[in-house]
Amino acid sequence: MPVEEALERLLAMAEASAITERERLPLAATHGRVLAEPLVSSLDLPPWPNSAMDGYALRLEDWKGLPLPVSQRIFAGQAPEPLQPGTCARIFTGAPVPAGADCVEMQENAQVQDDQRVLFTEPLKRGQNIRPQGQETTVGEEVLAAGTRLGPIEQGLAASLGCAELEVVRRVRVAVLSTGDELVEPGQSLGPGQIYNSNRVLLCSWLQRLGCEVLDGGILPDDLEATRQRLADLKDVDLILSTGGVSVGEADFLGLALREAGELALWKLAIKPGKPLTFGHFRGVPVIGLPGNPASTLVTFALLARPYLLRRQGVQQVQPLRFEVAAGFAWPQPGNRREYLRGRMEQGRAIIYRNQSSGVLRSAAWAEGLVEVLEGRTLVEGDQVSFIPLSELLD
Ligand SMILES: Nc1nc2c(c(=O)[nH]1)N[C@H]1C(S)=C(S)[C@@H](COP(=O)(O)OP(=O)(O)OC[C@H]3O[C@@H](n4cnc5c(N)ncnc54)[C@H](O)[C@@H]3O)O[C@H]1N2
Ligand code: MOO
Ligand SMILES: [Mg+2]
Repeated sequence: MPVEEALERLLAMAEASAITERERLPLAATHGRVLAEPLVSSLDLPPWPNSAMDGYALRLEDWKGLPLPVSQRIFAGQAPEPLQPGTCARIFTGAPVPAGADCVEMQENAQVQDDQRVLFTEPLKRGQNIRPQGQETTVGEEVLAAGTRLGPIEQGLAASLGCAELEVVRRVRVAVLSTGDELVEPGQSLGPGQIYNSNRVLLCSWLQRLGCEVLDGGILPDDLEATRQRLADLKDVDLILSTGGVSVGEADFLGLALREAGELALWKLAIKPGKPLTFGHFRGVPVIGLPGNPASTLVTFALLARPYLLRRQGVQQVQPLRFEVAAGFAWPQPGNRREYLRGRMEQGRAIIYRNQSSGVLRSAAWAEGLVEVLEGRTLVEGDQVSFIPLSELLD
């Protein structure tokens, strides 16, 4: 199955089981969460016209080439009197423009005379250096849509509108399982045939960045009965996310357990790395089985599981940004799967890590992004390829 089709199906299933529960959180605790309702402005921003410069506020028609006396001084945080006709007001950046004034001149273009009156040396324009009331937002305007993911910028924007709390979608609860008899946790000593479990921390830490609640299910042995049992035990979660055990080997039981349960929805995609990616349900609980090779885990999580998880939380914009760039490498052999090479930009061209084996996680640590090479495609240096920055995918 082509990658787009698999993604489309995954997103449709995510939408059908979108999280509907919501909670109200203090603004500072909303980072990484998803807005459950539109953010509507309850005020004009700015709430009143204010000065964009340190200088003088005046009424254009009062300026006839003669110096004007200063009738008041207005700092940010003060409430000014209306401007007396025939005068100007000393004003500072961010201070309210007094009623009656229709322009602000910056102090660099003003000469203070010996008698403290002020002469303006440059032509003036109505409205200059005044930030009008409501220029950013007016009362009742939708500023952020429901389904927006909140980060520092959105939190800052909500704060500028005076919101102390926001209504967000409940976190998605994800259980992480690492399958494999060969796996040992870091810190323990390695026996013969054993390797350290790298997928577990990679996924747990990534899920946390995505605003998910993570239940670390530890290591699952390669055993059909143990697999059935563990899947059955994980009832109170929105998703079971596992790695390994989805290919065709005699110790691959995850796909088998889903097939047996009659709920296998997706298996075998035209993606490299990551072909045996598996999606299904176990007694109604969605299960994504990522292939065990670390680079396969990474690529399939980034391109399929991540958008699925975001869509479950109601996020519409789940596709990462991608850029068309020139390839700094040649690709002479067309593949029958869409490839995601670990690459980085050098002198304006995408170059790729020397070893693209799906077992080599170091390729991704070296990389800045995934370079997409379409199925059936060959490349000579300079041809256009898509580059998806990893920074886009990690959050
Ligand atoms: N006869 C075939 N064999 C394989 C095929 C195939 O089409 N026909 N597909 C290959 C592809 S492609 C992939 S990808 C792998 C996927 O295998 P599984 O998802 O079943 O994963 P495992 O066999 O359990 O493990 C694969 C590999 O990854 C290592 N691994 C697993 N979990 C972890 C972990 N948590 N941390 C670090 N490394 C892990 C494991 O030791 C294996 O080396 O199947 C191919 N085979
Ligand atoms: O698709 Mo597998 O992930 O090539 O190694
Ligand atoms: Mg296997």
